[in-house]
Parts: sequence; structure tokens; C-alpha cells
Amino acid sequence: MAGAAGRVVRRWYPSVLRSSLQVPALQLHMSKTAMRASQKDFESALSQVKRLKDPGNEVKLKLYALYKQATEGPCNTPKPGVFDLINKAKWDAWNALGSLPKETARQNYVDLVSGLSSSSDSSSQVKPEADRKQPGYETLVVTSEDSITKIMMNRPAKKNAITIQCLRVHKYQPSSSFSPTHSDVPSEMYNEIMLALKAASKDDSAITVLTGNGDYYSSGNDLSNFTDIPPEGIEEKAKSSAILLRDFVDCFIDFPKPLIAVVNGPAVGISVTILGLFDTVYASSRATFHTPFSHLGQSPEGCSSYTFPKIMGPAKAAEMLIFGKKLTAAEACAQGLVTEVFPDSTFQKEVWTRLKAYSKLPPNAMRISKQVIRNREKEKLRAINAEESRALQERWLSDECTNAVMNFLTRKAKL
Ligand SMILES: CCCCCCCCCCC/C=C/C(=O)SCCNC(=O)CCNC(=O)[C@H](O)C(C)(C)COP(=O)(O)OP(=O)(O)OC[C@H]1O[C@@H](n2cnc3c(N)ncnc32)[C@H](O)[C@@H]1OP(=O)(O)O
Repeated sequence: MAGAAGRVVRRWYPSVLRSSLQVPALQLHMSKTAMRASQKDFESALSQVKRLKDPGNEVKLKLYALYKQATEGPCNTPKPGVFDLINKAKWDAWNALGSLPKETARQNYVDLVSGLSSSSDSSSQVKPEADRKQPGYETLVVTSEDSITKIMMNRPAKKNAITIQCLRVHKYQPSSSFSPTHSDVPSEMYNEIMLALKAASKDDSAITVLTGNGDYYSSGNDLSNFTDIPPEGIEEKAKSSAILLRDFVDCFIDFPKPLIAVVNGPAVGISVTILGLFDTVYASSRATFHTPFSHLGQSPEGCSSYTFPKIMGPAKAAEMLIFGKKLTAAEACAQGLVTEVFPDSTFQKEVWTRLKAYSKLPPNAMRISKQVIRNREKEKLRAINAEESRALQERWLSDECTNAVMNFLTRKAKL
């Protein structure tokens, strides 16, 4: 680290990123916006970053994206070809920041570097996140540290939209208490989240966190799930999807440990409705909460037809679930859907400090407390989940739904 006498510092940033991270001082002066508030902190973070130990590719991409956003604003270069893997990964990371303001990007860069510096200062034994990452997931990054298992949805370029497996490899098994139905080839996000939850329910962590990578928490169901129609026909796909949905939501109903949502940005659809099944929901001030089911010709899931009226009262729930009213983080907190809102610039730091403290509480006591709070509702929640899934199975076959999805996929409509 900086000033660490006699320590040999390995330069970790590879040549492909070096040109962007090793910034000549002059470049810092190119934008007036980049000169405001924390310019000094930003400059110091830029030089600090060169002395850090390798934080892993994922973090390097985050740093790259934030640097570009802070200095140039939203992604403004053409998307590299699919085979240009490194530049495509960099482009995706930058593009995923959407319209994040330069100021916020600069602050997030400074916060990220400061977090990396302090963790690398406090323990040279800590493995970089890439090393702690549990293998076998394609759409998630799952890590366990400090008695916390973190499940991070990791399709930032697609706003963490949740993908389904096609019918050909999805196997139906009746849902049981905590045995997610998944295929032998669990490559897509619904299945991977179920697998990650199942693993977290058995590992030695005290609490489990679901969060998103990039500027979104999640944009909900990936609407291209509607396009992969198997030879068996759309009715069969709707049927197997309803089973998948029911099993997915059952995993949240039955999850035995404290489950915390770290809502890092906007949330849409099913990523919002299942929040009613979490124990705690922390939101960045940038987060929004949107359930545009009627717009999509669909109906509520995730037990929200029961949890939302219970949490916020029937009138407010109807505005969200029937009329698709989008809530800001502050509004969602006032309605009781969100536990606490943190300023976006300090969100990660404050939330993880809080969670680390909670994760030191006696794990068995936390599990029992959750059981006591949740158990008498479980049967009811499962029945509601099954009913909502059945209603959706029919909705997915309706013209209203087909037209709404086609409008999105042909880019005629966004939310
Ligand atoms: C036959 C039956 C099959 C049924 C299968 C069902 C399985 C279970 C379903 C459970 C029920 C769940 C319901 C829901 O979750 S409803 C909510 C669905 N979500 C949406 O309607 C959001 C759609 N997305 C948007 O409106 C916008 O993308 C958004 C406002 C989120 C962001 O806009 P922005 O302009 O900032 O960014 P882009 O639109 O350019 O997005 C970047 C790229 O990401 C792609 N994207 C984003 N969200 C989705 C999504 N939900 N589905 C698919 N693709 C998504 C977007 O297309 C861009 O891609 P490209 O860069 O390739 O263009």
C-alpha cells in the first residue's frame, strides 16, 4: 500500500486496462464537471489504485467503468464485436452505468478505492473477491465472507433481467418444502438463484444477501423468455414456467436464515414483488420500485397480492400492483416495503458495515427468531404463490401479454 515501507508492490492492472486506469494528470483537467467537489479525492484515488494488490477482474471492470463515467459521462462508443471479449466486457461495464451522473460516478470510484485500500490494509490474508467466488454459476457471482453469503445477479448489461431455461432441459418435479426444482443443467438465473439459496441455507453463513451488479438491482423477468417456444407449444411453456415460478418463489418463502435485499438501483417486476418475503430491504437513494403488471398484460406474483396489502395497506398496494405506480426509494420506505434508504454515494459502505455487524449475532437465535416470525404464515404464502402462478399461466397466453412483450422486444415500448 501507499507508504508501506519496504513492501514490494505488485502492479495488478493488466495492459488492457492500464491505459484507462493510469491516467495522466492532464486528462483530469479536461472536464469542468470532473473538477467539482471531490476532484482531489478522485485524483488521490487514481494514484492509490495503481498501488493496490490485484482486486480481481470484476472489481477492475467496475473501476474502469466508474472512471470512464466520471470523466466522459455515459458510454459513448460503439459496442465492440462479440469476439473482442476484453473490450466488450469493459464496454458492458461502462454501458451498465447508464445515465449515472459524473459526480456520483466519481464519488463511487473514490468509495470503491477507499474500501479496497482499507480491506487490503487491514488484512493481507484476505483473498480477492475473484478467488472467494463460488464456482459453477453463469449468471450470478456468489461469495461467502464474514459469515455473509452474497448472491449477486450478474447480467449488468441486461439490467440483471432474470432468464429462464428452455423447456427442453427443464424438468418438472412437484415442489416440496425446500427442494427447488431445477434441471440437470442449471444454467439460467431463476434456477441459479434457487441453487444459490439452497446452498446458502446449508452453508455456515449467518445471513444471506441478494443484490445486483451494475446500475440496476434487476429489471425483473427477462422478456425474451417469451421467445423460446419449444416444439411442444406455448401452452406447455406457460405450464412449465408457472411451475418454475412457483418453485422459485417457494425458495424465498422457505428460506431459513435472515435474508436481506441490498437494492443497489432500480428494481422491476418480480425483483420487487419478492421483497415482501425478505426480512430486511436496504435501498440506495437511486433505487426505484416498479411493478407494471397491467402494462404487460400480466398479474402480480411473488406473494405480493398478499404481502403488499399487508405491508402498505390495500389502497397503496393497488396503486402499485394494478396501476403500476413506480415508487422512489423514499416512498417505498415510507410504505414499509423498504427498511432503510442510504445515500447512493455511501450506500455500499454503510450497508456492508451494518451487515457485518449483524452477521456476528448468534446465528441460531436469528434463525429461530425468523422461524417464529414466519412459520405461521408459510402455508398461506405457499397457497397464494400457487394461485398467483396459476393466474399468470393463463395471462401469458393472452393477447394483452403477447402484444406488450412484442412491443418491448421490437423496441416499440419501454416501461
Ligand atoms: C410463454 C410463457 C413464458 C413465460 C416465462 C415467465 C417466467 C416467469 C415470470 C415471472 C413473472 C415476472 C414478471 C416480471 O418481472 S414483469 C417485469 C418485466 N420487466 C420489464 O418489463 C422491464 C423491461 N425493460 C425495460 O423497460 C427497460 O429495459 C428498463 C426500463 C429496465 C431499462 O431501460 P434503459 O433504457 O435504461 O436500458 P435498456 O432498455 O437499453 O436496457 C439495456 C439492455 O438490457 C435489456 N433488458 C433490460 N431489461 C430487460 C428485460 N426485463 N428483459 C429483456 N431484456 C431486458 C434491454 O433490452 C437492453 O438490451 P440490448 O442492449 O441488447 O438492447
